[in-house]
Amino acid sequence: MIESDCILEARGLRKVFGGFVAIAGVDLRVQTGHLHALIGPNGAGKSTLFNLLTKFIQPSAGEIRFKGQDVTSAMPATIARLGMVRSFQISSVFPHLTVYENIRIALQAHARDTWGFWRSEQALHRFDEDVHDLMTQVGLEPLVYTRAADLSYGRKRALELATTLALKPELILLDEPMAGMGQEDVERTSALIRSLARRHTVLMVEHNLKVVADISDKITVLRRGEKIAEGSYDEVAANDEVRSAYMGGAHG
Ligand SMILES: Nc1ncnc2c1ncn2[C@@H]1O[C@H](COP(=O)(O)OP(=O)(O)OP(=O)(O)O)[C@@H](O)[C@H]1O
Repeated sequence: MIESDCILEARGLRKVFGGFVAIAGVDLRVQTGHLHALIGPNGAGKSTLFNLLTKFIQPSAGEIRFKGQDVTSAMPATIARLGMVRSFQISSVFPHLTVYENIRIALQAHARDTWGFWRSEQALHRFDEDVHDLMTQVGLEPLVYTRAADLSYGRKRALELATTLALKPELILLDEPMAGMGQEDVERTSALIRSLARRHTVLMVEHNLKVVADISDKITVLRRGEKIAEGSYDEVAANDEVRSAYMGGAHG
C-alpha cells in the first residue's frame, strides 16, 4: 500500500534496451509537497527513469503509481489529466504570440479538454484573472504584451512553466530546467521553481549541483541504472559511493 504522503511511487522499475540494462530495478518515492531532484553522472539513467515515470517509454518491469493509482500502462496524456505534467515537453509556446496570449491559450486548452466550451470573445475574458495569476506566479507580469520570441531564454522557460501550470498539475516534472542558461537566468529560474514548489510537488532532473543543493528537499542519486543514495544534499554529498561516482570525472 502507498502512504498518503507519497504522490508518486515506482517499484522495481527496470528498462532494458536490446540487452543493455539502463534502469536496473529502481524504487522511488516522491513525497507530496517536496522538491525532489534526480541526479547522477552521465549515462546514469536519469533521462530513462524520467521517461519511464512520465510514460514516454514503457518499463520492461516494475510498477508506477500516481496518487495511489496504477499508471504503469497509462499514456502520457492520461497521466497529465490525472495531474502529473511534464514541463518543457508537453507545453508548447507560440513564438509570435504574446505572453498573455500564450498563457490564455494554455488555459483554454485545459478548459476545453475539461468542459468543451469557451468560444466567444466574452468567454475569453473569463480567463483574465487566471492569466494574471499565472503571469504573477512566474514573474512575467511586466512582459504581458511581449511576444514569446522576444523573451530571453530564461523568461521563455518561465512562460513554458506558466503554460504547464495552466494545466493545474499536482506534480510537475522538470527535465534539466537550467540547461543552456546563463547565471542570471539560473538564479531567477531556481528561485521560481523553489516558489512553485510551495504549491506543487516537483520532480526534476538537474545537472547543476549548486541548484540542486540550494533548492531540493530530497535527492535521489543514480549510477549505472541503480539508485546509490537518497536523502538531503548533505546526506548524499557525504555518501562514499556518490563521491566516487562524481570523482570519476563525470559531472552531475
Ligand atoms: N533508446 C535507447 N537505446 C539504447 N540505449 C539507451 C537508450 N536510451 C538510453 N540508453 C542508454 O542507457 C543509459 C542511460 O542513459 P540516460 O540517457 O538515461 O542517462 P542520463 O543519466 O540521463 O545521462 P546524461 O546525464 O548524459 O543525460 C546510457 O548508457 C544510454 O546510452
